[in-house]
This record gives sequence, C-alpha cells and structure tokens, in this order.
Amino acid sequence: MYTVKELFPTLQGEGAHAGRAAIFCRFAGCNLWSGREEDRATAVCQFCDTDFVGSDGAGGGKFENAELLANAIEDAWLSTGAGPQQRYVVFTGGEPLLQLDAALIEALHGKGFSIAIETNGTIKVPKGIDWVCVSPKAGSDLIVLQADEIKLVIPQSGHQALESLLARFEGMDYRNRFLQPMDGLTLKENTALAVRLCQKRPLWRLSVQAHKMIGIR
Ligand SMILES: C[S@@+](CC[C@H](N)C(=O)[O-])C[C@H]1O[C@@H](n2cnc3c(N)ncnc32)[C@H](O)[C@@H]1O
Ligand SMILES: Nc1nc2[nH]cc(C(=O)O)c2c(=O)[nH]1
Ligand code: SF4
Ligand SMILES: [Mg+2]
Repeated sequence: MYTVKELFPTLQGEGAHAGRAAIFCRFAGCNLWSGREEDRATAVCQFCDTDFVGSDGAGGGKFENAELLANAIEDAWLSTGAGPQQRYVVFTGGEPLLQLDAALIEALHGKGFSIAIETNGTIKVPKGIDWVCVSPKAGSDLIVLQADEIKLVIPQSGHQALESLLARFEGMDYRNRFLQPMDGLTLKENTALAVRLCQKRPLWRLSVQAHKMIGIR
C-alpha cells in the first residue's frame, strides 16, 4: 500500500532538470517532520514549504499495489497529450524513500518511465533509480554520499559553517551541485546570498524554484 498526497503533471521547477515535463508523485509522510505546524519548531527540518500530510490532494489516494500506482502515473502522463518519449516521473514528498520500493520501480520501468527522486539523504537509495537529487538537512544524518545532484537549501546555518559545508560537499561524489535559496520571509536575501556564493564557488549553480515564479505546481 502506498499513500500518495498528490499526483500531477507539471514541469520540474528545480535543479538540473528544470523545465522538463514530469509527473510529480508526492508521497505522504516524512522522517524529519510530522507535517503538523505545531511540531515545526521542534522538528529536525523546520523550513519545509510543502503539505505532505494525508492523501487528500489532487490525484492523491491510497494505492493497494505497485501496478495500480504505476497505472495512475501513466494516466497522468497521457492526460497531457504527451507521447511515449521522455516519460519521466519524480517521486517526492514528504520523504519518498519511506515508500518507494523495488516493485514500483520495476512497474514504472516496464512502462518506459525514467525515475527521479527528491530525497533528504537520510535513507538508503534502492537500486534502479535513474536520477537522485539529495537535499541535505542540517541536524540530520546524511547517508547518501553520492548522487546525480545535490541541491542545498541555504542558509541553514551561519556563514562560516555554510562555507565549510560547501567545501565538504565539493570534495564528495555529487555530479551536479546547486544552491537553492530558502523560500520564506527572507527569500530575497537568501537569493542574493546564493548568487554571491555561486560566483565565489563556481562548482555550484543557482536553482530557483521556477514553478513558484510562473504559478504552476
Ligand atoms: C519538500 S522536499 C521533499 C523531498 C525530500 N523530503 C527532501 O527534503 O529533499 C522537496 C525539495 O524542496 C526543498 N525545499 C523544502 N522547503 C523549501 C523552502 N522553504 N525553500 C526552498 N526549498 C525548499 C527541499 O530541500 C527539497 O529539495
Ligand atoms: N514544479 C515543481 N518542481 C519541483 N521540484 C521539486 C519539487 C518538490 O516539491 O519536491 C517540486 C514541486 O513541488 N513542483
Ligand atoms: S525533509 Fe523534505 S519533506 Fe521532510 S520536512 Fe524537510 S523539506 Fe519537507
Ligand atoms: Mg515543492
């Protein structure tokens, strides 16, 4: 059984695949925050911009098995009028690795999908995922030490700690590195900081959340 908060076609708004057509499958639940506002201040991850509680979103629900969820993802892809090429699904959440398993990966590969995940990096990545984006969270135990993409939301600490964190990640096996300004009251300042850091440390590129700027999901 998979619990899905929402399932929708959109464009990837962030990181190396920004602009690419994708189905987003947002799983319910996270290991770093309950999702309840009253718990935010004491959560490991306190800046989350997403409602991932329950299964009441558009296209959400409880899916009894991998075949049923893969069918819903395929239906969402076909609903846009897209053909068989470049089929792409992004599993996010909440934390998708609490639910994504071998049966679902196999069912989607069987339908010709490339599979991407957005993960906080605290849970082992199963075999067969085509694109792993890890977004480390301060105060959590990062175990995903190599990935296609690291997307660090900043700032999560003071300036000196941030620069040493960047230096540490520059020495690790991440094939693309992005700084993403933290959305919230200080988005503008956070964006200016990210721009300065990308200029100073060219191994990093800027990831803006393009979907929010253009008003798509
Ligand atoms: C909602 S999370 C779900 C996937 C996974 N739990 C994770 O944290 O990577 C999806 C992406 O949004 C980023 N994100 C969450 N809150 C944000 C915020 N306030 N500003 C910018 N990015 C944010 C996360 O770091 C992650 O890269
Ligand atoms: N368009 C769009 N792109 C995204 N990239 C990562 C997202 C996420 O919430 O994981 C996201 C999202 O919620 N919408
Ligand atoms: S780890 Fe991801 S889903 Fe969980 S609270 Fe943080 S940003 Fe949100
Ligand atoms: Mg999002």
